[in-house]
Amino acid sequence: MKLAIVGVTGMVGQEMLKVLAEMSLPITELIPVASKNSAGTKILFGGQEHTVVDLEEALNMKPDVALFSAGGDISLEWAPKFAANGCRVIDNSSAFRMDDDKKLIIPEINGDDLTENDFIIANPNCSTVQMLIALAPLHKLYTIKRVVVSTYQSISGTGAKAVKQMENERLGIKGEMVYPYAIDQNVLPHCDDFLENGYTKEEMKLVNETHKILDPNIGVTATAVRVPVQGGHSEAINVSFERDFDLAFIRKAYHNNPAIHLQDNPETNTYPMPLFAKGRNEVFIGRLRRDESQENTLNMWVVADNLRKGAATNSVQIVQKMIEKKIIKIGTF
Ligand SMILES: NC(=O)C1=CN([C@@H]2O[C@H](COP(=O)(O)OP(=O)(O)OC[C@H]3O[C@@H](n4cnc5c(N)ncnc54)[C@H](OP(=O)(O)O)[C@@H]3O)[C@@H](O)[C@H]2O)C=CC1
Ligand SMILES: N[C@@H](CC(=O)OP(=O)(O)O)C(=O)O
Repeated sequence: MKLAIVGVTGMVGQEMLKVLAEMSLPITELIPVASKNSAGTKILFGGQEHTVVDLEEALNMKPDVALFSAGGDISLEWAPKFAANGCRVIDNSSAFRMDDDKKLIIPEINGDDLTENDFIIANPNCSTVQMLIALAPLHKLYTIKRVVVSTYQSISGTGAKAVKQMENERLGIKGEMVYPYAIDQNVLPHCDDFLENGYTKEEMKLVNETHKILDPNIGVTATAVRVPVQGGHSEAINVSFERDFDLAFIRKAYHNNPAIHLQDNPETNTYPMPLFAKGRNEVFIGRLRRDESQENTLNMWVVADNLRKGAATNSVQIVQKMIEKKIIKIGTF
């Protein structure tokens, strides 16, 4: 399998290299792709140096699979060209997520929907992925009516420039600002652009992507907040069900779910934190407790490495699922 990573020098692209190495996908040729500025530089993968190429050159190399994480505009222009070449594109940007003819996939939830006809597959927003990994098993058990979510999103979600901004602030250096305010020693109730309805795009992704992936009948309302944490998104989720639930049963279901790492013991101060989630593929869940103000309602705290399950890991798992379903046929390349 000839695999291209578009945006290989970025935060997500670099994590993709690590995840691909760990999951040992059957890659016969790696095509690292970035902007013309990076073309010709080398990256290390599988103990070998690989030369970074630009998009035009990558397209001519006819990859079988391409993982895109270079922003929505690049995806809109180039993903269809790669797909027209017979390449399976897994796109990390928001460009195609809400297109009716494109699937939005979290393999553990709706990976079985993938078919031979899917050439551009959208990877959901990072905050949506970790929330739905936590909620999907509960929806099956008790039918979710409404979700109130507040996110605490790390700066790596904004990309390399945001990490630089915080570093500069900590060192007292004046540099490029990607946020409208300082992020160090601060909290911004602002992730992505504001919309006419007063919500941000990030907040509406949590609403709309939940409807597309899980169920359009679930009421979702969100507040997305940027915090001065380098990596790892956290979420406080309040979820109401049609039926009453059994907390012990939920704990057991989470404990037995390989996509989830349950960390829930107040007696030992055991709860999920970005510190524990770093470099891990699972979604960490804890602080499970009944909402005493409302019937059939549960509170929880959910943390994940946003560059992993929210982006790189989920993309690679989509490729794995397509191999498993023989949509990508190994050995025929
Ligand atoms: N699923 C999700 O929720 C997430 C999705 N993303 C998506 O991934 C994208 C990248 O995020 P991130 O890695 O954090 O961003 P970075 O800013 O760290 O990296 C951007 C990458 O895009 C490459 N790039 C920029 N312009 C071009 C071009 N013209 N041709 C080819 N490559 C180009 C850059 O290459 P160079 O180094 O040469 O400039 C770099 O490799 C985001 O814009 C978003 O769309 C990101 C995080 C989470
Ligand atoms: N918006 C996410 C990262 C991202 O790039 O999301 P999207 O792919 O939905 O634009 C964050 O800020 O943490």
